[in-house]
Amino acid sequence: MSSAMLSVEQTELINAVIEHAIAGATLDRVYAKAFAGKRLAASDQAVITTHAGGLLRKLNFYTALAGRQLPLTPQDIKPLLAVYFQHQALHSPAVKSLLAPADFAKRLEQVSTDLALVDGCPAWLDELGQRQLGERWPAERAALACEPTRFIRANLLKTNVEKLAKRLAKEGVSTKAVAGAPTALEVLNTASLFRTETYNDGWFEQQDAGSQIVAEALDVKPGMRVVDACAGNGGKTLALAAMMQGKGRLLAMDVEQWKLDNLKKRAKRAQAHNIETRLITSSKTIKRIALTADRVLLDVPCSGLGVLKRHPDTKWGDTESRLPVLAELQQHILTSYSRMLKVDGILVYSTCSIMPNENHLQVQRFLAEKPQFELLDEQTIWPSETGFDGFYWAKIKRVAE
Ligand SMILES: C[S@@+](CC[C@H](N)C(=O)[O-])C[C@H]1O[C@@H](n2cnc3c(N)ncnc32)[C@H](O)[C@@H]1O
Repeated sequence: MSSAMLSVEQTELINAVIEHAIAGATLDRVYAKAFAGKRLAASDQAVITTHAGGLLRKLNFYTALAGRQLPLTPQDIKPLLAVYFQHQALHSPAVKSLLAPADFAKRLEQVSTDLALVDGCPAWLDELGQRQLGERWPAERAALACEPTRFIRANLLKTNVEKLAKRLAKEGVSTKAVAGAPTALEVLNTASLFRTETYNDGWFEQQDAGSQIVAEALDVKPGMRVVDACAGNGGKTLALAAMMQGKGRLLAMDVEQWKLDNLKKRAKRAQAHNIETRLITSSKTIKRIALTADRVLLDVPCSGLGVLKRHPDTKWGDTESRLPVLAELQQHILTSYSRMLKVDGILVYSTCSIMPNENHLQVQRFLAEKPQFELLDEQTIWPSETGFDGFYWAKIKRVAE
């Protein structure tokens, strides 16, 4: 580990991020607030997100190292930063060491005997992971504690991966192709993506490579009638629109109008003109289009336990108690929204979770009750094997009415 010096301003911003995050604010909002009106260089932003994220991903580990306990109070942040800086060999005029080197080494040795703690895993999640994934869990637990890689998706409506990489290089963004995800580029440096002209021109979207693979699994073609029934802000909708080359009908639905409004803005920038949005207000919204779709994507609400690298704040406020409610909603969506599919049509059920009870077991339950559907293929995208976020998709065909 190389030692690095952080400025007072960088350190204070990390402090502010941690303070808001432990008060329960979502990390996206915390960063937006911390960076608002500052015009920070991209490299400064990267320093802050790397270290605030690094600390939050292993909050329980650094809390134990600092001799404190969760939940933290604002008074705990200084000692927490002190042990984080010591552990990561960082220096700042604004951070004083908490422990003498020999005491630090002793505390580190004690704390490191608990491997779940070293991976920043809260007890409820560790028990759940052990139960659901058995021997596989420790590798996934460790992978979910790593810093996330930045991926973008080339907007095939405007460019291709090669042209995109060349144009971004001219704007100081270095990238490389991603094996197994043909529309993806991995971003290799900390350059700001969203200040580039390439971004303003709608040539790419930030999207994890795993998410791109899920969209591809739907196997859409130009001219089809496609429904993305849990479209949210449209990450996968936009990928589908590009694969459809803007031809055919792509209906993006959700229960939240504000998300569909965001989606519309993104679609305009991407020049994805074949997207129509529709708010789901009752079961009638679905029934009206029964048996009409060639393809249906059900990217259902889930625990998000596959994307903890990117959203490390969620695991500290979360518990297992919301999972049964989510499981029922997932099964409900699968059962009632699959009605939109034509005979011979294909649906993809997907989550950003790696837990079988939200994935394979949900699909098995659905198939046991609905003989008119057949499983064609399924995949769990494991963070430990790919370096991507964790996802699951199942490709299901309707074989009878
Ligand atoms: C995993 S997110 C979708 C992410 C999105 N597909 C993307 O790739 O960016 C799940 C979405 O389901 C929506 N949702 C929740 N309950 C729903 C329901 N009953 N019917 C349809 N969508 C629902 C949520 O508002 C949320 O936007």
